[in-house]
Order: sequence, then structure tokens, then C-alpha cells
Amino acid sequence: MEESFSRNRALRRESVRTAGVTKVYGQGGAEVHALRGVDVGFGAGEFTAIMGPSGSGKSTLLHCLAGLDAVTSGAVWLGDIEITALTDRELTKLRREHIGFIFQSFNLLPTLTARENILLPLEIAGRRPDPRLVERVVERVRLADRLGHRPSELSGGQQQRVAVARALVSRPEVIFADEPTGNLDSNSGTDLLEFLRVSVDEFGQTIIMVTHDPHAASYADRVVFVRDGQFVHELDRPTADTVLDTMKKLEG
Ligand SMILES: Nc1ncnc2c1ncn2[C@@H]1O[C@H](COP(=O)(O)OP(=O)(O)OP(=O)(O)O)[C@@H](O)[C@H]1O
Repeated sequence: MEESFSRNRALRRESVRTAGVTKVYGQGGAEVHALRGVDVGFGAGEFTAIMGPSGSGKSTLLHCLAGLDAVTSGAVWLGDIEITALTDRELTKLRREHIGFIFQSFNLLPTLTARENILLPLEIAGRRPDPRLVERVVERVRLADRLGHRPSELSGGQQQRVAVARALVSRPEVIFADEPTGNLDSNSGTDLLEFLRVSVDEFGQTIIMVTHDPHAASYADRVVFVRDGQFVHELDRPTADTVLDTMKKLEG
């Protein structure tokens, strides 16, 4: 079983991969080497969590993978596209058309209703929504009776579900999530993680999520561990216990 799982892994298609990615912030004496040569791949149709001690470079890595931050050296590919070779303009287009984001702060527009927020990226990209997909996603995130509400009329959990629905309806190549449960109570957090899991299993979505929380990471197919700006370890089919044990070893 273990062996066939690894063999499948060797054959799997990668949605995002990096080669020798470094990121240095600042200059001269104030340099911070946030990433020190990261080579890692993320499977298509898989849910991967990125974990590591505080300051290890998780958010920097996520931002470089998503083209939100420029690398200092090395390369990042999204499918066949080397995003580190794109101009700013090309990158903006690529992000708009192929990438979904879910942040800790939900980043919804306050004057728009839930429905308008969900459809906004498609509208900006000049694409028609697929009404059946929109209906399925809205049904799945249990927002059908909240579509006319503005963010201030929704709970934190509902707002985050609007953000997830917004990311999903444009069918992005990959969704990047940075501590998506960070501002949610534990019930809403679990609810959201279950929904992320469903979107991978039912919609074939690829998700890459940074988290501090072993419980959150246990919803992923695989956990990638970062320490001191390097990819140091990975776990397949993680449980909260195996993640916690690994974190203790990395921090010890
Ligand atoms: N804009 C910036 N300018 C200078 N240094 C930065 C900047 N952003 C991050 N760093 C530094 O880079 C290193 C990695 O930071 P990063 O935020 O990626 O870590 P992290 O693992 O996500 O941390 P945490 O878990 O605490 O959020 C840290 O030493 C941080 O102080």
C-alpha cells in the first residue's frame, strides 16, 4: 500500500514546482535570508499544507509560489508556465485567471453582496460564470440563503465561506490559502477545512495552505515542512499527532 502510494506520487502531475528558490529581504547588514534554495513540488488535485516554526519562511514561500512576491533567485512554475520569467503585467493576468486566494482576513468588498463578491473575479476577467457550478458551490458552502447579504451582515465563518466560494467558482489551477482558519472559532475553522477537503475530493481542486495548526494540516493529503528557509521534511496522509511530533522534532 505504502509502496504503491509512493509510486503514484512519482507519477503524479505537479501543479506548482520550484527550483532553487531563494528570497533575501533587505540589504547589507540588514539582509534576511527568508528562503535558502527551496526545491519542492505540489501535486495537481491535491491538498498540501506548508508548516514550520515561526519565521521559517512559510508565508514568503507561499507568496513566491503565487507570484505575489518576486524571488531573489531560482524559478517557480505553474504547470508549464515559469512565473518567475513573467513581466508584472503578465503576472497580474495569470493571477487573475489561474490562481485563487484565501487569506486570514477575508478580503471581501464591504459594499458588495455575498453573490457579487463571489462573482467579482470572473467579472473582472470578463468571463461568464458557469451557473451550475456557482449553484453547486453556493449550496456546498451553505450560503444559498445569504447571497443578498453584505459582509457586515455575515458571521466570520460565513464571510470566509464567501471567500472560498469566490476562489472556487473561477476554477483556478490552484488555490493558495494563508492561515485561512486564523480568524475563525474552532467550529467555523473545522467547517472550513471540511469544505476545502470536499473541494479537492469533489471538484478536483489543487490547494496549497500555510498553517500553524496540526489539526488544520491533518485535512491535507501531504504536509511540507520548512525550517530556516529550506524544505526539510514531508508527511503523506498526516494526522494531527504525526504533524505535532514532526513539529516538535523540527523545533527541538
Ligand atoms: N517584508 C519583509 N522584510 C524583511 N524581512 C521579512 C519580510 N517578510 C518576512 N521577513 C522575514 O523573513 C523571514 C521569514 O518570514 P515569513 O513571514 O515567511 O515566516 P513564517 O514562517 O510565515 O512566519 P510566521 O509563522 O511567524 O508567520 C522572517 O525572519 C521574517 O522576519
